[in-house]
Amino acid sequence: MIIGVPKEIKLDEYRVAMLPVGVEELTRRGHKVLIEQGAGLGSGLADHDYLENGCEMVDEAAEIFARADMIVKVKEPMPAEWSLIRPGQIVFTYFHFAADRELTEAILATNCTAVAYETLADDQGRLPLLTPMSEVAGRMSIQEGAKYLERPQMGRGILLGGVPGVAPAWITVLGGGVVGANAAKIAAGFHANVSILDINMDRLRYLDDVMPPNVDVLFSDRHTIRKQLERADLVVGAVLIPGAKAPRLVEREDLKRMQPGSVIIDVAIDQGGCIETSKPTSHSNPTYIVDDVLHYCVTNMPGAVGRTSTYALCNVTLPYVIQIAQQGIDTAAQASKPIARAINMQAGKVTNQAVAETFELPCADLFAKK
Ligand SMILES: NC(=O)C1=CN([C@@H]2O[C@H](COP(=O)(O)OP(=O)(O)OC[C@H]3O[C@@H](n4cnc5c(N)ncnc54)[C@H](O)[C@@H]3O)[C@@H](O)[C@H]2O)C=CC1
Ligand SMILES: CC(=O)C(=O)O
Ligand SMILES: [Mg+2]
Repeated sequence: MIIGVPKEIKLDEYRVAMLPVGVEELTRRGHKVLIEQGAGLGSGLADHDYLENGCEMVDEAAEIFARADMIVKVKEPMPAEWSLIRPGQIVFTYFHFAADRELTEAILATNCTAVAYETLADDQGRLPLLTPMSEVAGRMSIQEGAKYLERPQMGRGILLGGVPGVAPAWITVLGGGVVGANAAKIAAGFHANVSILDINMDRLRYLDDVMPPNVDVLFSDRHTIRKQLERADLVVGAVLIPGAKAPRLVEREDLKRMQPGSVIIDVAIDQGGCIETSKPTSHSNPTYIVDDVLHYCVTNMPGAVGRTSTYALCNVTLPYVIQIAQQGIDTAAQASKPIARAINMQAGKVTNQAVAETFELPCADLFAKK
């Protein structure tokens, strides 16, 4: 198979979808890997690192899309890439379709096979290709929150950990999955007062066992969330229903309960966000203020720490890239339920139930006779 890795073109995206070891492993198995010149530079990976491992370096993304059987990317295809995708081509990347109707319609129209990292689920419901980036974003949410609580950044002027004689910050984490647990752990390390909320009782019991004493584990309902907002200096949005639009947990009117200068970091923005007033932002222009509350809604948080994130992402994607390259997508999907669950679209049809429901589109059976 020919596997193509274009340079990421989303604003401030410094990750790349393959490490030199990926080139080595794929070429060793007889595949050809095309890497766009400069694709790894944002993550500190030089062209020669890839060339030494047997890739073909290509000048233009258009050539990669024209030649590759499978495109391996990090972020959803940008409009400039949509017309380059070919019918039947496998595109393996984050898509987050539920957040973006225009993207959904554009990718459907390409007739490609869209294999989404974020819905590749194992039999326990875990999301192995989302997890490492959620670990990054969860940890980052607290360092970003700490920064934007500083007064020169328009925050309340609060130090997360306080000092002897002055209380630490209150932090509310909505959703206790991977993002939420990582946020809570780092926030607790700063000595902040942390509450983490979820609706999954088994998850709450687990968090109660593993979290330090300065983390309260609470059931997530509207009443408790609104109470939390009254004292929270920092709110982290970290909920997910896989494939679907994020549930909205905070309405615009609820912002009035928050103190001026408090900060919301809505990590769930890539699935549409869990705060009514959230809208996607970029690392270059990450924040805006609504009703005196600072919002940070960057859709590719891990992109800013490309060196860490590229390694964390590629470590987990490579085995699936190899399996799809070895078997082809149809056989790989028959052999691997996680891969089948990752296929969101094929031949112009949506094959993921949550994406179909979001846009009221029919959901096709992946294994229906073609
Ligand atoms: N902005 C960015 O750069 C990044 C965003 N993300 C996003 O962060 C979000 C969270 O991801 P993960 O933590 O990996 O998901 P996860 O599946 O590990 O955790 C989500 C949690 O939300 C909980 N939940 C669902 N509905 C809820 C409700 N009404 N109230 C409280 N909790 C609720 C679930 O029970 C689950 O424990 C996803 O949308 C993911 O794509 C992840 C990485 C980077
Ligand atoms: C998960 C995601 O959206 C990201 O890593 O950018
Ligand atoms: Mg988008």
